[in-house]
This record gives sequence, structure tokens and C-alpha cells, in this order.
Amino acid sequence: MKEENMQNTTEKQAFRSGFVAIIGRPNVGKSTLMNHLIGQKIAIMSDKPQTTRNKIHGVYTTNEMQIVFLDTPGIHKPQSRLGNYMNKAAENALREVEAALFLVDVAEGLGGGDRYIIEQLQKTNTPVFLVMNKIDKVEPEALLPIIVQYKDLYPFAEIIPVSALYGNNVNTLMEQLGKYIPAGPQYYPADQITDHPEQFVCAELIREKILHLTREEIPHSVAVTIEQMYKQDNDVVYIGAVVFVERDSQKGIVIGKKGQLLKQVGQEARRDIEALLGSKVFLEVWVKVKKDWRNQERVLKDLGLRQD
Ligand SMILES: Nc1nc2c(ncn2[C@@H]2O[C@H](COP(=O)(O)OP(=O)(O)OP(=O)(O)O)[C@@H](O)[C@H]2O)c(=O)[nH]1
Repeated sequence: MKEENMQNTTEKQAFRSGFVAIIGRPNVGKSTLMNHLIGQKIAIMSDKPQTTRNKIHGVYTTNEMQIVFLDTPGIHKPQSRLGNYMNKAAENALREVEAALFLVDVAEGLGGGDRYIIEQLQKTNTPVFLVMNKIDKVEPEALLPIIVQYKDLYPFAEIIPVSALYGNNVNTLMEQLGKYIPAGPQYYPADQITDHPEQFVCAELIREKILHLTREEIPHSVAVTIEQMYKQDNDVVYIGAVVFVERDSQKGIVIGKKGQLLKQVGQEARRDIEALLGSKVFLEVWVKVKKDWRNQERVLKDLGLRQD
């Protein structure tokens, strides 16, 4: 089979496909890069660390190749069962892929979190790209000493400086990455950008609004599930969502004075969901208290945070 593919390559470039993991400590810009590449808002973006809990497959398709990106949760030292889950998901993702993009924030410098990830990388043979993100925040001269620092720690397959936010050098990154993608089939139709059910993306959009609007008060203690989603007779999509918090006081914060904050969450999320689905949406959001949900394995499973 492989030989046949090779023969095809000499006549006409064979289609190539593969999986690529995006890893890096929280807040380095993994979701931003993914969104830039895929060109649509599918992975949650926030200025708070660790907002990405599930693997999201972003599918990048050109005439020559298809790359399925696994946006992994930030690898970090586990502090709760949720933390453990997130680390496992990241490790598994690493084993399944053709290459990994290790994102670092050049404005932050090399920290303990980056060293911890490099330790994890030593356990795999997957080619790793060092993607030096946020170059728009530093002077070009600052890059070389940072490259030297990282090079000493790990034999990176490629080192590429980019700005995920502004798209600088992202083309070069994709050209280099393409070299690591073997001949293979097109797994997904060209217009498909994610293989997760739409419900998951909708829940993430609602959670993103809550994180933005509540600032520091609601850190990781919030989870969102979509209980109902169906098209009504008038073609409006009905969505019923539940926001889980850990304490009564947090419930009050999420609802806000006279329900103002929850109303704003609903309005902003509805706008994004309508853009995503391309149809009118009627969104209802409830807030429920589920004590200590982060450490209850069963609840994690209910919320779809399974380890596969
Ligand atoms: N200036 C600048 N800011 C960036 C760049 N890339 C990302 N950011 C910002 O960094 C913050 C974090 O970006 P995310 O994409 O949410 O980071 P992440 O790595 O996915 O974070 P987690 O999901 O928490 O692991 C956001 O405020 C982004 O706008 C960049 O190239 N330049």
C-alpha cells in the first residue's frame, strides 16, 4: 500500500493527511493559533488560563492536504482530578499524532511550566515544533537568546517564531508542518471544521462568556451542559443550557443583580451560536449548584470529560 502511494507521488503529488497536537502551558495562545488556522471561532479563547478542557479537533483542509488538529488542555502539574484528566488527555494526544506544536510565550520567557512539558515530551518520539508565539510583544533581538535556551533542553524538529493573534509567519509554520504529513486519505469533508457535536461548542461559548464577564470571581468552578437542542417549527433552534457552579455565592455572581449578568451571557452567547449555526437561536440558561463537582469522577463523566 505504501509503495503504491510512493509511485503515485512521482506521477502526481498524492493527497496527504495526518493529526497534529497543539500543546503548551495555559494561556500561551493555543486556541488563538487554532482559530487563526481554521478561520472560525471553534476553540474557546479567554485571557484566563486553562479554559480548554476537551480535545477539540480543528480540521484544516487545502487541495493538497488535510490536518486534524488536537487542541489539548494545557499540560500542568495536577492539583485536582480535573487536572489529572487534563494531563492524561494531553499525553494521549501526543501519542496519536504525526507531529506536535509546542507553543511558548516569548514575552513570558521559559518557566517551570515549560520545563515540565519538555519533561513530558522526552517520553515520546513524536517530532516536536517549537512555536515561539506572541513575537509581536517583543523586539526581534530578544528571540535569539530564547531560542538558544530552548534548544539546549530538547532536540526540536523545527523552531518557528509566530504571532498567532496577527498571523505573522503562520504560513511558514504550515509549510514546514506540511513536510511531516504523510500520504493519506481525506478524513473529513473540506467544509467540516470540527468533529465535535455542535452542543459542545455551544456549551464552550456560554462558558467563555461567563469567564469574560465574571472576571476573577468565577475561576474554574464552572461547567456548562446543553440539555436540549432542537429546531422548532418556526426554524428557530431552541437551546436549553445549564451552568454548574460549586457554591451558592457563585450562583449569585453568575446570575448577577436582577439577573443582569446572566442575561448578558445569554445575549452574547446567542449571537456567537447564531453565527456558528447560521440560524436564529432561542437560548435559555439556568444556573445550578453542584458542590465540589471538580473532584467527583461521575460528574466529570456526565459532563463529557471522559478519558479515552
Ligand atoms: N499579543 C499577542 N497575544 C496573543 C497571541 N496569541 C494569543 N494571545 C493572547 O493570549 C491569551 C491566551 O490565548 P489562548 O489562545 O486562549 O491561550 P491557550 O493557550 O489556548 O489557553 P488555555 O486554553 O488556557 O490553555 C488571549 O488573550 C490571546 O488574545 C499573540 O500572538 N500575540
